[in-house]
Amino acid sequence: MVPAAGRGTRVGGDCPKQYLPLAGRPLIEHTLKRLAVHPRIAGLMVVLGAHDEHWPGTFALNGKPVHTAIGGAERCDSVLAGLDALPTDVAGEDFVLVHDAARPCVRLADIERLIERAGATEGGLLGAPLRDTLKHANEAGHSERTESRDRRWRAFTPQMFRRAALCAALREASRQGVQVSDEAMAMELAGFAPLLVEGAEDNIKVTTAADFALAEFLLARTT
Ligand SMILES: Nc1ccn([C@@H]2O[C@H](COP(=O)(O)OP(=O)(O)OP(=O)(O)O)[C@@H](O)[C@H]2O)c(=O)n1
Ligand SMILES: C[C@](O)(CO)[C@H](O)COP(=O)(O)O
Repeated sequence: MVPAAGRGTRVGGDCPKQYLPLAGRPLIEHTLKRLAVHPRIAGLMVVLGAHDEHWPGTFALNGKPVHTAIGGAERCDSVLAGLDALPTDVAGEDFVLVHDAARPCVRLADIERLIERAGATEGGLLGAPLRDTLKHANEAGHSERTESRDRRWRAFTPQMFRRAALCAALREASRQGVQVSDEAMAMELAGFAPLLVEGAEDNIKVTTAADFALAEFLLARTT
């Protein structure tokens, strides 16, 4: 499942960032092609903005179906909408991988490792341990203390959980008024302990205009 209903406000630009050009093709196309190539991904669900004018319509990728749904105001709303719209042949016990459209450089080997390792538990996510010193900034932008980086990870995507459990966790977080920033946060709130699977740090989320040049560099060097 690919949440792609954002507006890309931190990039700016005249269209949502997932449709801005990256190495000559829309950013989202690179992400979808990476996912569709993986042999253990059966199909795609792309969650679009309600007024998306850029989505090209119905097509398959690498012989796999590409379903669509309409997202919501926040990323978590879009993920829940996508889960609800999945075909009925996706059982509640089936694993769903949620991957940001804005992460085109994800490595196939990392996806495989996530499926292998998190699939042997109740799910998990790609990430990487913090390797820089972590500072807490005051309102004036000065460092006022150094935070421990012990056992702190950066969360990436894909994040992989069973359809029914993730649906229930996202619904409960919403009921509690908690806007979760990723799927793992909803699962933690529900009492799960998602497995952290270390992945390459070049699985960047294209967030600002400057990220496009780095993503283009990485795309040419990773698979
Ligand atoms: N309501 C939303 C918000 C975000 N996303 C998706 O979630 C992913 C990660 O979100 P982010 O990088 O923050 O994208 P945007 O929300 O578009 O960026 P911004 O916050 O700068 O507007 C993106 O693929 C984005 O399209 C979504 O499906 N639905
Ligand atoms: C899901 C995510 O990519 C994990 O790091 C991140 O939380 C998305 O945050 P965003 O602000 O919606 O881009």
